Amino acid sequence: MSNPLIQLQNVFYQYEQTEALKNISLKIEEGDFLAIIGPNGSGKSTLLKIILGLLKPTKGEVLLFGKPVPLFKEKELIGYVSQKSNAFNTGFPATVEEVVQSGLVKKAGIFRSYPKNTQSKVKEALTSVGMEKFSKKNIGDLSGGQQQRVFIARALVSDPKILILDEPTVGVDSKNVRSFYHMLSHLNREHQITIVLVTHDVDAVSKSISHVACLNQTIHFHGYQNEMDSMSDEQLEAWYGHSVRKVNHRNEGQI
Ligand SMILES: Nc1ncnc2c1ncn2[C@@H]1O[C@H](COP(=O)(O)OP(=O)(O)OP(=O)(O)O)[C@@H](O)[C@H]1O
Repeated sequence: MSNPLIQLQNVFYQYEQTEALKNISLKIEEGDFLAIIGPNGSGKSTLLKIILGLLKPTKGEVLLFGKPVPLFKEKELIGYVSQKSNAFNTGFPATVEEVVQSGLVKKAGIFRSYPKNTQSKVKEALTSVGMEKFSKKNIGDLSGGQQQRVFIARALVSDPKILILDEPTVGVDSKNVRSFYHMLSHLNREHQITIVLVTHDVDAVSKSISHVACLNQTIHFHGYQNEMDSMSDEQLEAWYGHSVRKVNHRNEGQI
């Protein structure tokens, strides 16, 4: 088997007062679609920041494409959409295509010499998230869910191999959450993009993902999505911090 795209080896992270992550070992292989789930304050965003190299582990090591993070320079291979991306108000002076094009700034450099195929790359990225019809619209005039799709297109325009998303459905109304995850599933299966996301939508996401990781400071379960049902009540309680009732909802699913 080839190297995992992301590998954490015995990672710890301590904020001044809080031990946020304890002894995390995790491998994410090419083609995985992993959801990281856990209660509030369980370390999910911290774990993403560690993977992205935005925080340095207090102990342990992270490898990206087989290289330790400090030696990994091909940043465009990883697209990141943070929790607060979808915060543009009506009147923000940028069109959807301008926002997506800004995802190429790293490649264009300070003189902004964009590649010749920029327009087709922007169109392709918008098409892959189902937003091509909105390219001339003002970003501030879109709904939260549509803005979030545009931010995913911005992350995709530089052809990343991995897409990392922190609670991407914040601002997406509940009717559109499933179609949002369906779009991510399409990116994973048809465009071979490895996806790692943090979410609270346990039920809505379950049809799209391949793997799940249950986090609460440490990883209590990591495996195929359909194996999660085999977690015992004790394991669930250890993970969630109090007893959890297993419910199989079809149309809701916030944990
Ligand atoms: N900048 C910071 N300084 C100090 N402590 C922090 C900081 N950021 C997070 N923490 C603490 O670290 C722990 C993990 O936080 P983190 O934001 O990673 O959790 P989370 O699972 O993403 O939470 P949520 O689901 O509420 O977004 C929490 O106890 C939090 O209070």
